[in-house]
Parts: sequence; structure tokens; C-alpha cells
Amino acid sequence: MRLIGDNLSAERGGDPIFAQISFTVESGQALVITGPNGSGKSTLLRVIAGLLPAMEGQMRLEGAGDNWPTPAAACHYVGHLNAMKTALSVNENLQFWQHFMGEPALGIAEALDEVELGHVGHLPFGYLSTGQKRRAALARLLTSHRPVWLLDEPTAGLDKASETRLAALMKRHLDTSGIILAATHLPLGIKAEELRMGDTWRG
Ligand SMILES: Nc1ncnc2c1ncn2[C@@H]1O[C@H](COP(=O)(O)OP(=O)(O)OP(=O)(O)O)[C@@H](O)[C@H]1O
Repeated sequence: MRLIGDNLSAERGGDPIFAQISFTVESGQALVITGPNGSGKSTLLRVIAGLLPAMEGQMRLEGAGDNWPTPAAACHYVGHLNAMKTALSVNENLQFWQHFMGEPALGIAEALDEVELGHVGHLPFGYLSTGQKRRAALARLLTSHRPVWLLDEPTAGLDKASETRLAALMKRHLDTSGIILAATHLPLGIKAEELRMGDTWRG
């Protein structure tokens, strides 16, 4: 499988954010998107996820067969917001996402164990600490299968042990032919190519 971004450009609120961004990421590979604040890292992830239109260029997914008809369909997107309801329990939030995303993979309890949150599934999401909230959001990656993980600052709020745990989960995804694209200011602890944003910024 190969995820290709071909000559992408994007606008927000009518303003150009980036142009002429191209990349190819193969199964088993990670691409880390770096660049200064405002250079368009999050915007690029949202274009790849199909949440924003590309003004020019196109996304393609090659070799995915019929399972994943579009690049967006093949993606898990974990933005810098956690996308979990504060009043619902962690279990209820993850159940919602598993139902919404389909392609069930790990059970809720198993996924929470993987991020060492097995003891808080019954708590309202809003009760969790900042790092626990991030780990619970990342557990969504494990409850439904998607070959492509799009991660926006995935380590924000994580302590060292949790960063190491996430690196192990990402490595496992890559070792099972997954693809990861991550916007980050920090090293993620996995082998990755780098796409540096900012040089083609027109703003
Ligand atoms: N809805 C919007 N309308 C107009 N401009 C927007 C909108 N959302 C984002 N922007 C602008 O788009 C630019 C790129 O933002 P983006 O969040 O993609 O950058 P980033 O590289 O991820 O930054 P950071 O490192 O701070 O997370 C910024 O200048 C931002 O102000």
C-alpha cells in the first residue's frame, strides 16, 4: 500500500497556507511533518483525512484493494483535540467511536490496557488528567482497524513512560504494514522520514 500526496495546496479562510506539497509513504513507513507554528502541519493532516478540500493536487492510495476506496476512508485521524465527550465515560466514548468507525479490532478493555488506562474506563472522560485524556483518545487507534494513522501532536501532555508506550504501539502498527503521518515538534521515538513545512508557505 502506498499513500501519495501529489502537489497539494490548501487555503483556510481564503488565505493560502501551503502549496506544492508532495510525499509518498509506503506500508511500514512513517512520515513526520515538522515546521514552525502556523506552517500548515495540522491543515495538511486535515486535507489528508478528507476534512478539508485540497485547492490543488490530489491524494491517492495505491494497492489498498476494495477495502479502502479513498485515502480518507483508510485513515484514523487523531487531531490535537481529543474528540471525546466529557460527560460520557471513557468506555462509552470508545464504544461510540468503535461503532462509528467500524472494522473492530481490540475490545475496549484491551485497548485501554494497551495505553495503561484499564482502571479508568468507568470514569467520565472529563475526570481524567491531561495525559490520561490523550492516552484514551489514542486508544481509538486500537479499537478499529485503519491502515493509515494521522496523528496531530500525539505526544502532547504525555509523560516519558507514555511516550515510550506510544512509540511501541506505533512501531507495532508499522511492523504490521501500517502507515503513520504525524505532525510533531518532538521526536516520536520511531524511524521516520521528515516532511518540513514552511518553505513553500505563501502567506
Ligand atoms: N478556520 C481558519 N480560518 C482561517 N485561518 C485558519 C483557520 N484555521 C487555521 N488557520 C490558519 O492556518 C494556518 C496554519 O494552521 P495550522 O494549524 O495548520 O498550523 P500548524 O503548522 O499545525 O501550527 P502549530 O505548530 O501551531 O500547531 C495558521 O496561520 C492558522 O492561523
